Amino acid sequence: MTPLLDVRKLVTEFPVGHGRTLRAVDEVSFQLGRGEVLGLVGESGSGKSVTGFSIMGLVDGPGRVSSGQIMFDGMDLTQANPEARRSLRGRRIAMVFQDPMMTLNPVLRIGTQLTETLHAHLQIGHNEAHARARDALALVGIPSPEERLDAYPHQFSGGMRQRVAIAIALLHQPDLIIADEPTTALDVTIQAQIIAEFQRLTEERGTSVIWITHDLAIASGLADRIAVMYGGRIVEMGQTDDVLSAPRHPYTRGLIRSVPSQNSRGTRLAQIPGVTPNLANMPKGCAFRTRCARADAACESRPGRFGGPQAFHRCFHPHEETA
Ligand SMILES: Nc1ncnc2c1ncn2[C@@H]1O[C@H](COP(=O)(O)OP(=O)(O)OP(=O)(O)O)[C@@H](O)[C@H]1O
Repeated sequence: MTPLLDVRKLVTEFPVGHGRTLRAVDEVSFQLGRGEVLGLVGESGSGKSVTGFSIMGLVDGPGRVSSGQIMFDGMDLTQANPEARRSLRGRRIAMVFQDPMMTLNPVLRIGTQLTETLHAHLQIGHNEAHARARDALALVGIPSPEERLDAYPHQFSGGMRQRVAIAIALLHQPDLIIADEPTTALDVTIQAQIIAEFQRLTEERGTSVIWITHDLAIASGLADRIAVMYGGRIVEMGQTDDVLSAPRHPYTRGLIRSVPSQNSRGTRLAQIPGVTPNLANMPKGCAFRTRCARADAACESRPGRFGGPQAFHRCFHPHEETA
């Protein structure tokens, strides 16, 4: 079966002056099946959000997708006109941001925002839109949804605002939701509740999800597969259990070792030495080689993809043993 999403050698660049560009996304390829949840993980600045924005068609100019294909249900989004892309956004592909105020308008009542989103793609009457908006709030666990339709975003807590943003993303039952660190700003108990609700709702509807996070623990709890980004590239991808139990790329291994676990209590957590490279000035070859204990002269060439489209790593000296 063809995947819902097939990203092929996607490159997204931003000009940085003097005719030079920064490659935030550097030949990223991956596939996502229907109903599949992909965890896109990596440190800050590794290109996760820009990958999401590229798929949404929301890269800020003068940044642009400069090459590659984004096949969504058989259609190449990089070739689609702005009108076609707008019509897909919200209806078939939705995004939830870290800050719910990226979705919500501070001066409009919540009910108005929900019904406007409904009217954008559906020809329905006022009463039906109102009923659907109320049901959407109830679905994401907002108490007294009928009354809350009249409230403004500032009258909600951060967690409740994020629930509303999720309700808006779910309104048109999209095929794909890109969730960009939607719970990072919330405290952990609220975080866990919202993740569980989001999981339940997307599972019920068979929605495909790309969950972007720097937190490997969150990704491992909800993703079927994990893609690890470093320096704008996916350096490893595979089934969540496989990646966690037997990471092949030294960077993935470093990430796993830096996550606190029950076994690591009382011991000092491992850190990945060095700093993330500047994307505007990347080392030649493997981007991780300047921080990698296994690097040698071979790593001055760019590693290809070892493995198939579903599970692969990009390393000349991968780990063979379990973590
Ligand atoms: N609008 C922009 N203009 C210029 N550079 C940008 C823009 N947006 C992102 N970048 C650059 O692209 C790179 C990747 O950023 P991105 O936000 O995708 O990283 P990330 O992995 O999502 O990290 P974070 O979790 O911090 O958002 C960064 O170096 C960033 O500075």
